[in-house]
Amino acid sequence: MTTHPPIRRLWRDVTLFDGMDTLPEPMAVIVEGGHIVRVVPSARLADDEAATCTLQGTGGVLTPGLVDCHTHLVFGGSRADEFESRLEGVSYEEIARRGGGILSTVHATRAASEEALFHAAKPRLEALMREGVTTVEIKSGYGLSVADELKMLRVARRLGEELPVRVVTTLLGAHALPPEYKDNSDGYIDLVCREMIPAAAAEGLADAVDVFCEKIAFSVTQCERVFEAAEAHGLPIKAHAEQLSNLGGSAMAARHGALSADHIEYLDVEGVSALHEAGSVAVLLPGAFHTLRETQLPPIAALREAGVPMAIATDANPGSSPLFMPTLMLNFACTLFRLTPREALAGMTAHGAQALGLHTQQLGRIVPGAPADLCQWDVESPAELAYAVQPGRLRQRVYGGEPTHVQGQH
Ligand SMILES: O=C(O)CC[C@@H]1NC(=O)NC1=O
Ligand SMILES: [Fe+3]
Repeated sequence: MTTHPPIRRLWRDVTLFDGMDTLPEPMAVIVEGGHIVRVVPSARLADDEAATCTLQGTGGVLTPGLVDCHTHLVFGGSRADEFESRLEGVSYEEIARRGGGILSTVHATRAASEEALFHAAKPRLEALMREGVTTVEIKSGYGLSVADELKMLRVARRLGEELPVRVVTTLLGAHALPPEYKDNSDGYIDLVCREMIPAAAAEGLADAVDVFCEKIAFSVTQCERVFEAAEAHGLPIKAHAEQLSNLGGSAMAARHGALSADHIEYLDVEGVSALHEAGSVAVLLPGAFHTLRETQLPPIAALREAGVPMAIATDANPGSSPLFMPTLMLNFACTLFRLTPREALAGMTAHGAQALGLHTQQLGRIVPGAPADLCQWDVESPAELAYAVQPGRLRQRVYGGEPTHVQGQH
């Protein structure tokens, strides 16, 4: 059987954002197989080298494929009714205390089959892909039983198997207290530690473990128990922390070497230092800040000053961030949190990858050796991606070196 050499695909005369910065002159990028093999100013690309390539695109802006490092996009049901209650002044915390909120979605998710959850999540993921996402993290957290949490993680795995996108899964069993464990939160944490984590690890369904460290969820001590169980099974950790108050969850997570602390609106200077010392990523979720009409801003200046990498993600979920549009998050990162467009784009490429522990393979970068996940945009400068929220500007999406067309993308 004859084997053909892998196609060498060339993009040239593009404005290149490499995951950290915009390069000053028109650039050429060559992809071979599933990896980037050459990044060079177009003016220095020899004709004979160009002749070995298939010209795949010219002009516009080339960025790494977007990395959405924090989503809950597998779920059953809808929370539109709560949306109305919140608009009438009922707080997110009060709705949770009434047994609504996350538990409302838990009820619908438990009732849904794996097949139904897959078909409900697929269009949400395709919406992210149509706007440039090539890597997405998907959490469980709406099952809150061993069987239902594993059901959610299997759906997430299947999405990555059936669609041209990299899916990273996270077990978030410690998301909320299920009704059968009402008044017995320590008993539920026992279930998470002794049954959920071992089962997910044994089936290879979870790439990391997450918690919700908050007054309406679990304490620092309880979350630390979950982290210890995750570590015992070789799973990296991350935390929803300092979202609605400061319990010190981020600092505890950092002490355990967390990949990231997420939300962190109420993070204090000790927490910033702890993240810096641990090399943890600050994952900022402006969609939840906006939807919950939060007023406490994350300590952006302190994080910037300390050199803590800041990632940006959709937090796509039915309650606090039903916003399935990554470029809207770039805009919110700038308008609400005052990141620069460069910081915002790095937050959804290189730093998003770092929040998933995937920076070691150069994911989220356009450098030789990096995975060939690219987006070619019909814009003049990378800053336009944060400045204007305008679906349909993605000219090409490349995943693993192959141009892809997402359902409904013209
Ligand atoms: O409201 C939901 O369904 C999820 C909310 C989401 N989960 C969490 O721990 N914090 C959040 O904002
Ligand atoms: Fe979240």
